[in-house]
Order: sequence, then structure tokens, then C-alpha cells
Amino acid sequence: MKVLVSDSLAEDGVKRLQSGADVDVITNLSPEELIQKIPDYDALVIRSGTKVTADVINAAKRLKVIGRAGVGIDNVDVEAATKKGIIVLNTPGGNTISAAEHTIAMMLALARNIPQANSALHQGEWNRKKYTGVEFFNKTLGVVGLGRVGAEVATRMKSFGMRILAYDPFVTEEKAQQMGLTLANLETVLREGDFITVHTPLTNETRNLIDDDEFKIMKDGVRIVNCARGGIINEAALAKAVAEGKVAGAAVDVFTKEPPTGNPLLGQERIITTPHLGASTAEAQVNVALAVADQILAIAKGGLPTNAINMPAISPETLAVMEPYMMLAERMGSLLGQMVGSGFESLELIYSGTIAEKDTRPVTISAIRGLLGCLMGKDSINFVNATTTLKEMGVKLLESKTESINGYSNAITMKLTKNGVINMVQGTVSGNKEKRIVQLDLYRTYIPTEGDMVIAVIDDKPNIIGPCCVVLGEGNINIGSMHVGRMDEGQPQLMVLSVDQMVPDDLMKRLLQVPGVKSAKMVEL
Ligand SMILES: NC(=O)c1ccc[n+]([C@@H]2O[C@H](COP(=O)([O-])OP(=O)(O)OC[C@H]3O[C@@H](n4cnc5c(N)ncnc54)[C@H](O)[C@@H]3O)[C@@H](O)[C@H]2O)c1
Ligand SMILES: O=C(O)[C@H](O)COP(=O)(O)O
Repeated sequence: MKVLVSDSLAEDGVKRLQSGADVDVITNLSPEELIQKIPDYDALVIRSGTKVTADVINAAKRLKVIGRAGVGIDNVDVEAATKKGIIVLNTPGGNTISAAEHTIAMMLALARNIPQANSALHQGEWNRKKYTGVEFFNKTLGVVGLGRVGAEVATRMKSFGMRILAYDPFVTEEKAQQMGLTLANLETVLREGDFITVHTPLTNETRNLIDDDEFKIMKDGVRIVNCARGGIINEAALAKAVAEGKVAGAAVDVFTKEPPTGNPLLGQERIITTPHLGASTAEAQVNVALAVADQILAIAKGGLPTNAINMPAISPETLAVMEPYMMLAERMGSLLGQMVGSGFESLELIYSGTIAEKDTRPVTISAIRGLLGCLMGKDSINFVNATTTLKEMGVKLLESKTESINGYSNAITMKLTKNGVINMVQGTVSGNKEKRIVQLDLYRTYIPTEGDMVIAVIDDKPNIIGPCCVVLGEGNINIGSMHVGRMDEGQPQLMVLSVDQMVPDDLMKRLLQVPGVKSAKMVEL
């Protein structure tokens, strides 16, 4: 695997990567330079400095993974990466403590005017009155976003004797209680906070979460901290609120454009700033660098990352249990795809028996991968883009689980609807992990889950199977196994012939001309 590291990464991480990959560290690339270089690489390792735009992603030829040494992936066009089947992963947790400590450092600096006083004193000014600060004790801290960093800030700030009010629509009352924190709605947090700190990701929902209207409902003299992402608090609105004295001061580590140029937050004495230093500690940098390197090396060895953004997180334990079902589902999807062809409108998966109790997400993705891979090329559909591609094709995906088992301890049933006609396949995994396809449409059957085969529907009459075998024999095609079954006497039969090699088109045409052969398809699983 060839890896490009395009932002500064701790040496330990670079060394770890070098233990299993060919690594180039080239920082400060311009967008054009990155576009020029990216076709040569299988993996790209970044921090917040590199913008991985759709143009970069589309210029990539063999890129399999974008690894973010850190948390925020707002500098990556994840949608474009997903469409191309590129894994985007990050390393949450590695820099949480550093980000929380930096937030608290900024809050202390803000409360006690430390940067301003320091700089004045260096310039010879001894002014104790001007830099009088405020205490945390008995004040209210409003925390917006109670995830990893928000929670660490909140719990630490309790020790200063602060009352904590937190807003996070995705955190349960129970979790807040466990942390000894009070949840409130955004308006209450903004109205009652003496200090307000934001810790959400930057999303379309959180962009400008705090704007002119939100400043209006805050207390006069409130202090604001943003060590999360530039843009969660509207920069112009914050600069104005500070200039007008509504906000007593602000501490900002992150900006909408970095490095910030012409930013309204720069140049006001009561706004203290740092150049995105939240994660810049020796410890955090080693943590995130090793975490990103390990995930990339796992992918290089054919494994799965632990923190992919655009595919379901599957533990190695789950993967070991689900692997036979995933393989079965992929083959079933491929079988249906080859039998039915493109143009289907919906795919339904029904999980029955013991598999219904398990996490079936990887199985569903495998089924889609098999279905689309046989039609669009196996290389173009992978674990990352399978579901998105199906959705983009306008195919409806339905999944359900049932306890009913119909003779098997577990079963996967796939139904593909094309022009209103439902085509169905069912498979099961036995106790010794043997995978079997046991039903195709209305026929109970036995279809091997790998190899080449001819699947034909024939009349329930004598002297059809023999001539079919003669046709194959004349083409020097060896039959490895045969399964014939019918629904009822006199009803058409399903004939599955495993063959040692692909049957050429001319021979398939001759098979279709055998009297009594209603359909015949060459399938490769
Ligand atoms: N300055 C730095 O160097 C630095 C370092 C680490 C993290 N960060 C940033 O800090 C932020 C938090 O990181 P984290 O690791 O705690 O992430 P996280 O995913 O653990 O936490 C984010 C929290 O925000 C909540 N949230 C999402 N949308 C929300 C909304 N509309 N309103 C309120 N809450 C909402 C989520 O429920 C979640 O609990 C991110 O933006 C991250 O990029 C910055
Ligand atoms: O999202 C993050 O992890 C932080 O903002 C740190 O960013 P950095 O790796 O560029 O310092």
C-alpha cells in the first residue's frame, strides 16, 4: 500500500505506517499539487489542514482510504468518497482530553484576561485594575454538545463549583444523570449561561447555531468559547456582540477559514485566539497518529477499520460470526442479479430464525454488493458504496426479521422485484458453517454457493435432461454435479448443472433449442 501523509503527523505514527506500507510525507501541498499527486496513492492520511474535495477524490485512481488523524472530517467530501467506494475513517477519542483541557485553558484565560495582561506587561504596562477578572465559582456553564469533549469539559468544570447546563438533542437524560449534569433546551442554556462553550461537530444543522438572535437572549456580559469548529458560532455575529459589549469576551481556537485572513474575530482585544491548538499536545498527536496508522495497516491486510465514517462499525468478533452469512448473502445477491438482470425496482431481505437476532447490517450490504457487483463490475461496488449506489439507482431496500424458520435454524430470503414480478432466493448456513442456497423462486433446490453453473427450467417430461447433457458433452464441458427438482408432478422442473468451466454462448443457444427447455442461464458465483 502506498500512503501519502499530507499534514504533519507524529513520528511514531509515520514509523508505524512504514512498518507495513510505502509512505511519503509531503505537507503544505496546494490543492493543485494534491490533485496531481493523489493518483499514485492507495491511502491518504490527513489532519485538518488538507482539504479533500470532490476534485481531489475524482482525481484519485487507486485510493482506498482517507484516514483522518483526529476527529473532525468537515474538511473531507465524505459523500464524494463514498460514491467512489473510498473508506473515510477517523480516530475519535485520541485527542479528547487535550481538546477538553485546551477549552478549559481558554476559559480560564478568558475569565482572568491572562493573554491581554501578559502582553501588556511585556510592553511595560503594570495595570492591575484593567485586568480584573471573574470567578467560575457559583456561575453557570452552558455546554452545547455533550459528546466526548463536551462531557470531559463539563465534568471537569464541576470541580470549580460551576452549575452545568447542557444541550444535546442526542444525549439521554439517563446519560446526563450518570455524569451528574442537567440537560436543558438550547434556549435555556443560552439564557442562563455565564460562560457558554460549544462542542458539536460542524454540520448543516449546527452551522450558525449561535447567531445574532441567539446572542440577544444571552445574559449581558456572557463569555463565549469555541474550541470545536469555526462557523458553529457565526463569526460576524460574535465579533459584533463583543464590540457592542453584550459579550464580555470570547475565546476561539477554530475558524471558518484556516488560517484566518480578514476574519472579524481577529484584532479585538476582548477576543482571545489560538491557531487550532486543541489537539496539539504530544500525547494526543501520538494517540491519533498510531490510531490512524493501525487502521490503515488493517485495511492493507484485508481487514476492516475500527472507525470508518462511511461504513458500519463491525467488531472483529461480530465479523467472525457473520462471515458465512455475509458470503452466502453476497452469492445469493449475485445469483439473483444474474438471473434477473438490471432494472429492478426493489430489494427485500428477510432474516429468519437465529440470524434474525444478530446485527444483520453487514449481511445486507454483502447482499447488495453481490447483486450490484455482478451487474456493474465487482471492483466498482464495495462495502462503502453498496448501499448508496442502490439508493442512487432508486431501488427501494426493505429489511425485516422474523422468528419463523420453515425447517431451517436460520434463513436469508432475498426478493428482487422487476416490472412488478418478484424473483426470490433463499439460503441458509448449517451448524458447520456450510452455506446452501435452498430455494430459487418456487423451486426447493440445491444450488452451490460457488463455481459456474447452468440453471435451466425444463418441462417435466422424459428425454430432456439427457439431450442437455449431450450438448454440454459435445462442447467438452464437464458436469460436476446435477440437481433437478419440481414443484409438482407435471409442473416445470428446475435443473442446476455445476460445470467445470463457463459454457460459451453458442452452446447456451444450443441448450435453449433442446425441446422442452424453457429457459437456461449461465451463472458464475
Ligand atoms: N480544537 C481542536 O483541536 C479539536 C479537537 C478535538 C475535537 N474538536 C472538535 O470538537 C467537536 C466535538 O468533538 P467530539 O470528539 O466531542 O465529538 P462527539 O461526536 O463525541 O460529540 C459531538 C456531540 O455533539 C452533539 N450534537 C450534534 N449535533 C448537535 C446539535 N445540533 N446541537 C447540540 N448538540 C449536537 C452530538 O450528539 C454529540 O454528542 C467537534 O467539532 C470536533 O471536530 C476540536
Ligand atoms: O477535529 C480534530 O480532531 C481537531 O480539530 C484537531 O485537528 P488537527 O488534527 O488539525 O489538530
